Amino acid sequence: MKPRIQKPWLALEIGNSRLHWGLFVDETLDYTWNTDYLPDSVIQQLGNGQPLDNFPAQIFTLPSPLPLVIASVVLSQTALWQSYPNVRVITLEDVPLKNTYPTLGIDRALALWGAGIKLGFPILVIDAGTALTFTGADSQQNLVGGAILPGLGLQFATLGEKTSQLPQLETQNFTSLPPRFALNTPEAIQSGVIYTLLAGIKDFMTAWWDLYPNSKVAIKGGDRTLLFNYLQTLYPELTARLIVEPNLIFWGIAAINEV
Ligand SMILES: Nc1ncnc2c1ncn2[C@@H]1O[C@H](COP(=O)(O)OP(=O)(O)O)[C@@H](O)[C@H]1O
Ligand SMILES: CC(C)(COP(=O)(O)O)[C@@H](O)C(=O)NCCC(=O)O
Ligand SMILES: [K+]
Repeated sequence: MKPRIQKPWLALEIGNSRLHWGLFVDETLDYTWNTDYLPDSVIQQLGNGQPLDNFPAQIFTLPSPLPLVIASVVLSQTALWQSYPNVRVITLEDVPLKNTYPTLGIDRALALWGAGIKLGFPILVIDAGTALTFTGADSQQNLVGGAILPGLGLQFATLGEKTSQLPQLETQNFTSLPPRFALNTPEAIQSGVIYTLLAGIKDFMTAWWDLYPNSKVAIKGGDRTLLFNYLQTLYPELTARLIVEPNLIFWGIAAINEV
């Protein structure tokens, strides 16, 4: 039997805050990492196989240019990456999900598809990214629909930017839940944003389970761990049924790139 040549390739999810990278070998996701947006010159370097900071060194031992598969919700970023020598941009038409609407975010469609393929339909995906989104599909792989609201970081950023007296809070500094009825400004902001967001997530999960009892709910995105930990403290019975999985979009990309 001829030895099968393994094909490495890169998946890139372009979100509204940063880039999310996955190194695949055939259908297997080997390694993931995040970077900031990259300037044109660095995109050229990557295309030429030149080593880059913040990239795993193993990539630059592989034949370049590595095939690159992109899912992007940021048009200006998609445009920049068109100069990469071996690129495929995934669009909504590539995702076999039914009952979609034309402006549905490709990140939402792919995360939902990846989650459904691996964990089973019906499924609800919560993406705790720049925006926080809920996206659900039924047992027939139809989009049921969803909701979009400002994500955790964006809620704090907006309060800091659009008011005169409120400070800019950084979620990296958060540890445990704030007091519900706070007696200082930073904790009052935390209380308002966090308890309202958690109650909202609980409400959407409960409403989903009213429609599709026993179905799975998965959470992804940069704020997934913080939110999961908070939810666990407040609503432990809810988190027992919540799957934390950062790679749902990569699962979706892998499923589609095989076809
Ligand atoms: N190193 C980090 N850089 C940026 N955001 C981060 C980081 N770690 C956690 N976050 C949180 O992740 C959220 C953004 O989620 P992410 O899934 O990375 O965004 P997107 O996919 O929209 O680019 C922000 O609200 C922020 O609080
Ligand atoms: C809702 C989003 C901004 C989320 O983006 P993200 O926070 O992951 O960067 C993105 O999925 C998007 O631009 N959606 C288009 C509108 C829609 O899905 O209905
Ligand atoms: K996202």
